[in-house]
Amino acid sequence: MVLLSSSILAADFANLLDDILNAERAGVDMLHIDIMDGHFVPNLSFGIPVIESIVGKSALPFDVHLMVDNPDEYINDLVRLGVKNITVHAESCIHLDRMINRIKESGVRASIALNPSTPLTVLDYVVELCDMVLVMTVNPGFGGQKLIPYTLDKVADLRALRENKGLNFLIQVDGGIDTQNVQKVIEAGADVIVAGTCIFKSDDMARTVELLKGRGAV
Ligand SMILES: O=C(CO)[C@H](O)[C@H](O)COP(=O)(O)O
Ligand SMILES: [Fe+2]
Repeated sequence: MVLLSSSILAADFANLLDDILNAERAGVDMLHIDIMDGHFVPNLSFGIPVIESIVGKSALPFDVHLMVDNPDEYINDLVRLGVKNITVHAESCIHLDRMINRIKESGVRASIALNPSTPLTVLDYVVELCDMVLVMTVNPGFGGQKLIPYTLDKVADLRALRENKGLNFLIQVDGGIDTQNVQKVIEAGADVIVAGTCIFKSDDMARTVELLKGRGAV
């Protein structure tokens, strides 16, 4: 079964809780929470206080995607807030092994994200530790971008790598996914689809979620 994680980056921040509850009612499986620091990526989103304000108000698991230079500064707060998953970028972690172990020892699922140009070889020695690997299908930093086609080859290669190694981490795919291309993304090997703009800017969120979960419209 493919899971759908809705990126609140595209929500209406003036009505954030309403948008989240609408997504929950529409049937999304997770809330994807993009933290950006204006350094690792050229954009700022929101930080811990905003997450704190929605904790306990939605039953959805919180799936945090850290696009920051110093992810270690966020881990304690995210653990305290009870998030389900923390994703760190391989490109931002000098001590990636230590970071993944630290998250897992805190009782939170740990994932590694890769920018479009980052090869899968960075995972060679640590993929066994991962609960999930996030393949970015856009350059991180902004919602509403177009999916970069070659990144789907990476998703397929990651799927093959998982099979060859006999592992069971999830494959999450993030960026530019909509009802037109979701089928291709799933065929490439995604287990968890992230969608922001397509869900929160939709005129009919329930229908869009239904289409995404039913693998899209032709
Ligand atoms: O990590 C991200 C951007 O860096 C977002 O999760 C991603 O872009 C999802 O938004 P959209 O569906 O609008 O592309
Ligand atoms: Fe994201």
